[in-house]
Amino acid sequence: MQPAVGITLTALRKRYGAGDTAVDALKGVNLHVAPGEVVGLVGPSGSGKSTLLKCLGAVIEPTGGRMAIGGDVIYDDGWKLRDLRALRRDRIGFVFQAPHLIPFLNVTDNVALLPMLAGLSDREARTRAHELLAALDVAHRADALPAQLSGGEQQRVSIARALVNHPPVILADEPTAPLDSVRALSVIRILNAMARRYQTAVIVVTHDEKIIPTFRRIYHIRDGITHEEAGEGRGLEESVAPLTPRSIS
Ligand SMILES: Nc1ncnc2c1ncn2[C@@H]1O[C@H](COP(=O)(O)OP(=O)(O)OP(=O)(O)O)[C@@H](O)[C@H]1O
Repeated sequence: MQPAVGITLTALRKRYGAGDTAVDALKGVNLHVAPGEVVGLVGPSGSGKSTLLKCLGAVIEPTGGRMAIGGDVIYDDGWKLRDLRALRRDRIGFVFQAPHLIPFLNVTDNVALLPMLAGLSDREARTRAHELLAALDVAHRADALPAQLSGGEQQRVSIARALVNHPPVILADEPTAPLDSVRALSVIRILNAMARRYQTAVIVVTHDEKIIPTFRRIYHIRDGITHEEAGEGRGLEESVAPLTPRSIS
């Protein structure tokens, strides 16, 4: 059977260590995020959020179960792909709490670097970067160095970088924690608008009370088990207003 597009986790397990000291951090997680959807993943400290993100990002290997992204099974009781670096580079976008931009590259090159590494020509990579910077309303800062940008601008550049290889999946780990309410909500609106535009499935791990009411669906994780809940989906009404439609390849 062809796996659904987006992100699908089925009975995903992760055990750290072995024997008496083993920790079952994920005990059979089931989760689905559709293309174009942004879901929240919330849970107390030690509940398994980072472990889940690390498994999905192919940073650590699960112990069992199944993971599919973008219509391909990537893990089924073992990795199904040999090149996990290419998987991370081309199929998964990461957004972190800190933007982690490269300080000596200007904004355009920070975004264009990944498609260049994936084999696009410099020109194609920069064109792609400029399209995204324009969509995220930071094109006027294209030649600036990261240190010359505000925190909100840096975070928008990091979202452009996460989207630039058109991954089917974005994993965002506390992307709004250092931002005030207005900027935090703006980041979430942008993630929703971009998810819809590029049909990306987005998981946002967060403790941030400012943004939790914005999710339409939330996965609560506790002791390595997820429970799905309807969210309020508030505050996203004007999510596409600042963006002009634009087609990309
Ligand atoms: N490398 C490791 N070796 C052994 N146990 C680990 C390891 N990493 C995490 N754990 C354990 O797995 C469980 C889940 O940890 P995880 O870091 O995924 O939780 P979390 O929800 O991200 O927590 P926080 O919000 O505090 O970052 C915890 O009991 C933790 O102690």
